[in-house]
Amino acid sequence: MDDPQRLEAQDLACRRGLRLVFEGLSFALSAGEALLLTGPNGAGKTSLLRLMAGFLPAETGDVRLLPEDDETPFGEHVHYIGHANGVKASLSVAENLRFWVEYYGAPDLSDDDLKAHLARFGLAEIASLPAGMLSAGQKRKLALCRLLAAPRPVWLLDEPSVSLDAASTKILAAIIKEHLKAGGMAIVASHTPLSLRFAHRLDLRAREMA
Ligand SMILES: Nc1ncnc2c1ncn2[C@@H]1O[C@H](COP(=O)(O)OP(=O)(O)OP(=O)(O)O)[C@@H](O)[C@H]1O
Repeated sequence: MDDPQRLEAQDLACRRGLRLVFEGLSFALSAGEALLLTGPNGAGKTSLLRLMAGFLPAETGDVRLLPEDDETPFGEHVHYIGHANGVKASLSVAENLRFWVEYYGAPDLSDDDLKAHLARFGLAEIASLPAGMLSAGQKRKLALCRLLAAPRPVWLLDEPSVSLDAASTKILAAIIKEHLKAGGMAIVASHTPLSLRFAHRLDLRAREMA
């Protein structure tokens, strides 16, 4: 059996413009654990998630998934769902999801599997609708379907429940729980409570200009 995975972040610092947003951040997650990232507006939650996803350079430090795999860069183990949904208006709901499955290099999905993932968020009935016609909450749900359609061990979720109604927020929590139960990991920045057991919390306090 494969060793369980573990994520280690060591001595992370991030600079945005002139400001050192955070420094000296270290934390670790074991397989099946989630971390709740909190802090006031501007504290650096998005910056930390984007840094971990490889979209921002680290001033110091690094993030590793252990046991290390020389062939796969850390970013390819990660799902990053940020503020932008990455939904293309002219493609249908199903075509959007297929685009992302291909982009992530995940195994191709049958039409039935694709619909089953869309169905988790109630989008299967509108699979052929142009995504530009979706409501804000439906676009968010389509973005979140990527988590299901392309399996990756580390989920970085920035305010994932934005625009979701109460029932959809419960579905999101259930999906994250299933991911953790299967040995995945999640780091979630959220101002709204999610009914999830977080093994760790990291509070990023606003820092002065440095
Ligand atoms: N492109 C940029 N250039 C310079 N500074 C930036 C840039 N993007 C963000 N910042 C600054 O970095 C700091 C951290 O921003 P970040 O978006 O990470 O905070 P956050 O904790 O996610 O906030 P919120 O809760 O409002 O989403 C803020 O002071 C912000 O102004």
